[in-house]
Amino acid sequence: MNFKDKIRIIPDFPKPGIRFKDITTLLRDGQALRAAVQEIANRFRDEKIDLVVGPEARGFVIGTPVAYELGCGFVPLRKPGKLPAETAKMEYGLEYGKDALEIHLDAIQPGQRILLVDDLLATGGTTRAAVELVEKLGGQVVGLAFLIELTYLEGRKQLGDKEVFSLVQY
Ligand SMILES: O=P(O)(O)OC[C@H]1O[C@H](OP(=O)(O)OP(=O)(O)O)[C@H](O)[C@@H]1O
Ligand SMILES: Nc1ncnc2[nH]cnc12
Repeated sequence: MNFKDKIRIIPDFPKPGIRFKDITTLLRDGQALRAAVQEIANRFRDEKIDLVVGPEARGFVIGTPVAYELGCGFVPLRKPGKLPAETAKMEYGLEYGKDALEIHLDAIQPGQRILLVDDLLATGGTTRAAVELVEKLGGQVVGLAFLIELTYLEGRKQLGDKEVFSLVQY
């Protein structure tokens, strides 16, 4: 499957100079969605993943079906003020701004093997914040998986020697 053919590029969104990778065109194609989810899940099938963790919002769309495919649970990282129980919070920078993510303090048990899933790796700010939240709770991040990696932003450099898997690179 050529996933690049399924992703639409919108110039100057949400700010001038940003070439936005629009995955809605891939998501609405049933065969492409299934193939993408299965390719990510297949890569981590032998890694004894306990939980998939994904950031709001596009990380939910890809992360939850990957968790379903792996037969494990899904933990959401949410934008501030959305999670109802006690949380930990981490702020981070983005390609086009800054934001923060929160996690429920009881979402992960110490030692659990975690796969982080998001649609796209850009600067790595979101993923780094996600890794820090998981590790703060005692989780072990065994892999990071993305549909898309913007290699020119060198997000991998933020992520140390963690295993990074992406389906499509720009
Ligand atoms: O590597 P980074 O520079 O951190 O950028 C990548 C993040 O940016 C996008 O999310 P966004 O915050 O736009 O939120 P959304 O999923 O709610 O659209 C994307 O879904 C990743 O989570
Ligand atoms: N260029 C981009 N396209 C889509 N989502 C993004 N998130 C961060 N940078 C992005």
